[in-house]
Amino acid sequence: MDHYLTIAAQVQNFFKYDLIALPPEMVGKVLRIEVQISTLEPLSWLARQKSDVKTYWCDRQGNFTMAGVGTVATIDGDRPIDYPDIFGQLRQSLSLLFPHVRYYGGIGFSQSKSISPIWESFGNYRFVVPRFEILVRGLETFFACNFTLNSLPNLGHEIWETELATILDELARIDFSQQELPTELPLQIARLDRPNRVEWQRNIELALAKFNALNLDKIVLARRSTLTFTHNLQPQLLLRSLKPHNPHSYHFCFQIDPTTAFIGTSPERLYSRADRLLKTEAIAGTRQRGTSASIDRELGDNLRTSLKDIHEHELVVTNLRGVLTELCHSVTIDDESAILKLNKVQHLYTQCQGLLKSHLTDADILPKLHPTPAVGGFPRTPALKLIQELEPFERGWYAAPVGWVGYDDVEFAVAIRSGAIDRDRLFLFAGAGIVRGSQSAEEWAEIENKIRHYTDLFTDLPPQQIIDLSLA
Ligand SMILES: C=C(O[C@H]1C=CC=C(C(=O)O)[C@@H]1O)C(=O)O
Ligand SMILES: [Mg+2]
Repeated sequence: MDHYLTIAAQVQNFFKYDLIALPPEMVGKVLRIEVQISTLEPLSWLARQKSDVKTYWCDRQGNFTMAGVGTVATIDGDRPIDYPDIFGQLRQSLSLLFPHVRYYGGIGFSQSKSISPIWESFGNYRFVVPRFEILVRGLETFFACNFTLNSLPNLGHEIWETELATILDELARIDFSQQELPTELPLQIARLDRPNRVEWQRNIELALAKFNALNLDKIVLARRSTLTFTHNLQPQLLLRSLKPHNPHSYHFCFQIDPTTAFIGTSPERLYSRADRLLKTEAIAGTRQRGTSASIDRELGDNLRTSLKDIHEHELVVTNLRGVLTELCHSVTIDDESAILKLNKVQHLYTQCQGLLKSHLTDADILPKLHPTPAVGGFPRTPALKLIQELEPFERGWYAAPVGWVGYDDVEFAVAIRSGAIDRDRLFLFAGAGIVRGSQSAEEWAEIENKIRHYTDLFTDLPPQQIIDLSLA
């Protein structure tokens, strides 16, 4: 039987037999039908769909993947971020009866209103429950259909019959074909860095000169590289090309209209919470990967013993220890940092966890953790103020919390190693922790390495033929 028939039959059965048993408090909640199906590659499936809004999330272990089409519930806004309000709104449509329903999305890096057109369309926060989802849990693949009802069947038959017809109609438009998709990406024709190398050096000197007066220990400064291509980029296909090269990374893609998306391959968890168990971590301090096993080990040893990187990392750990002690009991933090090996870079890595105090919620956790000194600085307030002064672009969702919110569990990544797609342009972001002793040339090389897994994909034209607009 093909996918459409299998799923349509289950949806009809649900409406016929199960709906009637739902308690009245389920009105307005997101309801869900899940059907196990044969294996599908979620990113390719998502790329084939006609929908304007597409959502993709894959956890770091690759144990859970969600590819979503359309929306049945959206929480978004331009107003300054009010965490209790946002989490309150999210919780309203989630229920214990359908624990697999999740909102996917993110909250902008800073509280200020967006002024650049691309970030304006994302808003200050935006979470959606997709209409249809492909889910991969371990080795099993599922198709899910989400919907809401304004009344239950015993209260008004016509309404749910109309809803059933709408779902079946939308389902018929889902493309389950295995038709091949292009593997070639558009050609890159230009690149513009803001700040450019000269401006970067000046920014770092300016920042370091203010450390004493502002009592700063660390500031994370970033760069936006605008890459221009011959054709529009297809977000899911770009992510599909990146994914096999990026172990131990979250993969995400939030496409909000046919030509605008935010994608990323972040190694960093902001936090996850399952019931009371809260997990977070410090990732800061960087070396490139070596070209051979012995060079790689040497670089790792160098990172492990570098006083500059240890300091850069410890500022994050100390901050997390303080926050966790405030929010949790039974706090445990790795005694020693480990080395996290990614594709092009390696980092110092410390895992932290605790049991959330019973009166606290995500609205208390998120603003305490975000932005950690791995993407903001330390102390937070003067670091953020100086970032705003020095960075010649808007961070938008770069380095922001992105992830999902379920009924009683949550996971947010830090949206680094990320980029915004606007038609034929890709805005890539990368930052580096600046502490006393930072050398601007080394930090420039570090941010270049942090986006290398993207830039290496676009190697069709020799670098000298890609127009560098940065010095113009
Ligand atoms: C801010 C970024 O990386 C952070 C995470 C890991 C290592 C970092 C560093 O060594 O500077 C940064 O703190 C980024 O990739 O844009
Ligand atoms: Mg660094």
